[in-house]
Amino acid sequence: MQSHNNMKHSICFFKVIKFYIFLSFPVTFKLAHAVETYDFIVVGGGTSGCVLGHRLSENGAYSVLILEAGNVPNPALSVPVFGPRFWNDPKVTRSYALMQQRNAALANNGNITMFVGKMLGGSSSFSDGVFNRGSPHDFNNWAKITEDDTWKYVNLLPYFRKSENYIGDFSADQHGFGGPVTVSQPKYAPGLDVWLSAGKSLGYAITDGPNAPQRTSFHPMEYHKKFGKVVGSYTGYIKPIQYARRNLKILTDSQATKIVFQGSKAIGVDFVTESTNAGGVSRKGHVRARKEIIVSAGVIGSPTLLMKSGIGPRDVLIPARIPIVKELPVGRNLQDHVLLMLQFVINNKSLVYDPQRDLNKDTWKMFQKQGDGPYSTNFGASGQAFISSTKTKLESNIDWPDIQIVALHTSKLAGNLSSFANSATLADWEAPVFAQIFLGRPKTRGKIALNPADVDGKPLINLQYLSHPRDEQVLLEGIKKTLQIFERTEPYRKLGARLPPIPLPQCTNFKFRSNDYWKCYIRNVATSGFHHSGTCRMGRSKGDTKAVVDSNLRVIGISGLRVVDASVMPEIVNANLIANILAIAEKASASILQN
Ligand SMILES: Cc1cc2nc3c(=O)[nH]c(=O)nc-3n(C[C@H](O)[C@H](O)[C@H](O)COP(=O)(O)OP(=O)(O)OC[C@H]3O[C@@H](n4cnc5c(N)ncnc54)[C@H](O)[C@@H]3O)c2cc1C
Repeated sequence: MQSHNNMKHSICFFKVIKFYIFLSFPVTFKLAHAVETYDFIVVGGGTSGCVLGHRLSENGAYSVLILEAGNVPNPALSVPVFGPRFWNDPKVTRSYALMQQRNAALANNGNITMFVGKMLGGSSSFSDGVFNRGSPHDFNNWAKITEDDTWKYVNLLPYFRKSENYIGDFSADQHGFGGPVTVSQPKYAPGLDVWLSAGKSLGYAITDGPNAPQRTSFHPMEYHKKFGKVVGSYTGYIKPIQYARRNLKILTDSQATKIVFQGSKAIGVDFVTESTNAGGVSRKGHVRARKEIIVSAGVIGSPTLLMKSGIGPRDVLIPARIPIVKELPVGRNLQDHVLLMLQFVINNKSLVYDPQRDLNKDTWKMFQKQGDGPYSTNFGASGQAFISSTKTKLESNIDWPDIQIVALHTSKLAGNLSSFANSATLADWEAPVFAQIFLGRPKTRGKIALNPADVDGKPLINLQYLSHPRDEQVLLEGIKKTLQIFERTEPYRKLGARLPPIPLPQCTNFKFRSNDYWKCYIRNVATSGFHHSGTCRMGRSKGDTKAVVDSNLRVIGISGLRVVDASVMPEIVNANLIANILAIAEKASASILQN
């Protein structure tokens, strides 16, 4: 009866949302009728593209066009519990089947599907909302790689601050106020006290949040949320100004197909506009840039567009019969955090978010009125920890964590995470809790290439997770640490926390809980952390064979063309990506305007 009521409640909610969209979003963004020229063209109105669109049009001196393949995000996406329902929805996401894995996801025959947002705000419009800056050492390392000190954490801090409207409780000196993206701490965090006490009992520092700045510690989560709702870069940067700025134009449902060059200068973009915006007919268009084209199409979209336009590795462009404009290692250096989950059981249901029990009319009202309660949660995430493996500690004496553990006090996982749930039958008083273990600084690198048999189709994505032996070892340490937290600390012991004694069916040949068992578990269960990055790597402008863009994010050897998004990260940061991408885009915008 309860679940029937919940279902009725959800159906009713979606009807309201559909009606709301119908009322609020008629086609608002018009097509270019002829060839139009703008000072700046931003390709991709995603997480970074919205920052650029906002900042480059801010002083009113320049005309700016955002070309976005998707449309306006559905407002239901901002309600955290509804986010995962959209992961497989082709209207708001693009999905890509990765090439079959040899060392991960073997329980799923090595198949992993990745998703990216296809809408204004990009993946930030449907993210889990987690807001974590990388470690200061991540950025200091970028400064070393690029030989450009402007990437040092201390020099990036103003851009982190600029993007932020911090309303959390932690120390003010690291945070920004009045910026476009509200960052807050959740009030609803089931089990947070237990998590923090467990960390404390193991001798870890309990710090002022993950952004304070990052160090080995346990702490509460911070989110890009306002009043419980996710604030993506569209909501934060564009929505408040989209009708007011006459010098900013946004074309939705418009997919860039090619960058056009005059010699080695980028001068324009070809695009197609899909039928939803053009009365049922696909239309081709072309726009020109007076100053610059900035590609912010994300970790797949940016390298794909560059390669289709003739910028890429010879061994990709020649088989695809694309004339070479500039040979660069586009698509290489693909990285992602590997995600592993462990499921435990505790004896206290009240410390766990249970969608069946907790999502109802009253809690919906609470969410609407207070921005709080179960509707504001992502999988019951309570707290997290950044941990350093012994490998990293042996390498240097700086505190540069390489493992992130997030405690999910939830009885049910949603989206593609649901496959992690164990089939253990639970007694009435028992509830499952989960630990997410992210490999924060993986060594494995993959690549993206055009499919020579179908250049306009989906690219080939070859990311052989855990190919580098060190990655498995660090994950194994992550597992041991997680077992210690849940099974050997007093706060979790008091809750009777335990790993159900049910081995993974694929690993029954190994002694349960032995190292060999866990290695088998990793190979079968490890999957994508959805933090892909690195495919248009930033580096030195001269003599750097791995670099696609220089430290100002200009495509090397081409004028009038930059890449600004997750793809420029030379090495992935030990954190979820959005906070860091916003800072990259803020820095790039300032640098473009300065020039
Ligand atoms: C399910 C999920 C949950 C996540 N949760 C979190 C989280 O909680 N916290 C966090 O920090 N990170 C999270 N991430 C990661 C984070 O959202 C992404 O790394 C980040 O948003 C990427 O930003 P971007 O600017 O590089 O690209 P995107 O935000 O992906 O933007 C690229 C945009 O370009 C458009 N585009 C692509 N090709 C073209 C083209 N040819 N022409 C025109 N437009 C084009 C796309 O439609 C898209 O809007 C999550 C990712 C996923 C998939």
